[in-house]
Amino acid sequence: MMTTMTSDSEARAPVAVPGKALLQLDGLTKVFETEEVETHALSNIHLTIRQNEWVAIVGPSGSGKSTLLAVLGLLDTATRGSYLLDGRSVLELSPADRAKVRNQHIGFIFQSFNLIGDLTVFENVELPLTYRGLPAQERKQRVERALERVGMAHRARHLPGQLSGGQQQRVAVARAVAGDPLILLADEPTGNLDSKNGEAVMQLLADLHKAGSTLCMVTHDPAQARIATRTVSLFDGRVVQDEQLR
Ligand SMILES: Nc1ncnc2c1ncn2[C@@H]1O[C@H](COP(=O)(O)OP(=O)(O)OP(=O)(O)O)[C@@H](O)[C@H]1O
Repeated sequence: MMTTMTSDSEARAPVAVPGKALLQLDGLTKVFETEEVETHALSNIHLTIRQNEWVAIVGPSGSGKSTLLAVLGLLDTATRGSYLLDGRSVLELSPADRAKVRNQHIGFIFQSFNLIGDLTVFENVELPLTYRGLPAQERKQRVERALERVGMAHRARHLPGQLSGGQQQRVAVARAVAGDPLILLADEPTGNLDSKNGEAVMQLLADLHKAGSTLCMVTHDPAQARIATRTVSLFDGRVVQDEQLR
């Protein structure tokens, strides 16, 4: 991982530089080619997300929001352009290295929670840490801490099907934060929740942001977008507005 160190104090605490650029897209273009049509899902995107920002990606259906999140999360590659994640160029990584970087540095929160139904809450949160090869004792500590952060430690032995939707999303948030990722990416995190549970999950994200997390979320909800610190609007695969809210 590339870090720039210019003084002794930075050398002692390289991770704590405020406002450091964590994700940098330059001229990023994603074209989907099918037999008959070419779709420019993303066209020439320039976007920098800095440490402790909370970015809301908004835009009409088909404007490229999910594609952008998939590229940022290394779930998909780009057709052209560059992507630096914490200073490291990541688009040309092999699929295996991409998976490793994704596991280590990106936390995902999906609309449909995506928990594994026959694993307990504890095991769901532990799974990405197991893939990473962390020792059992460290995994246990991280899982317990993450479940405490989201208020779900008392449900560690439950199966996802025994929880409400709001509780399942809290577990999914715990899974996303347990590995201490550089950024949390959320695709419509409250899309499957009623308004009360949706508000609770947004409050949880706000707490994580306050504690120092960097977030990027796709949302259709203008009220949610206003809770973020910055709104990036897409239209036809292009950034048409980039507004700093606070
Ligand atoms: N796998 C794919 N193959 C071909 N075209 C695709 C593929 N995925 C997305 N697209 C196209 O890329 C464009 C952007 O899609 P994307 O899903 O990113 O939009 P979105 O803003 O997330 O939409 P929504 O709000 O409806 O989820 C759309 O025109 C879509 O049809």
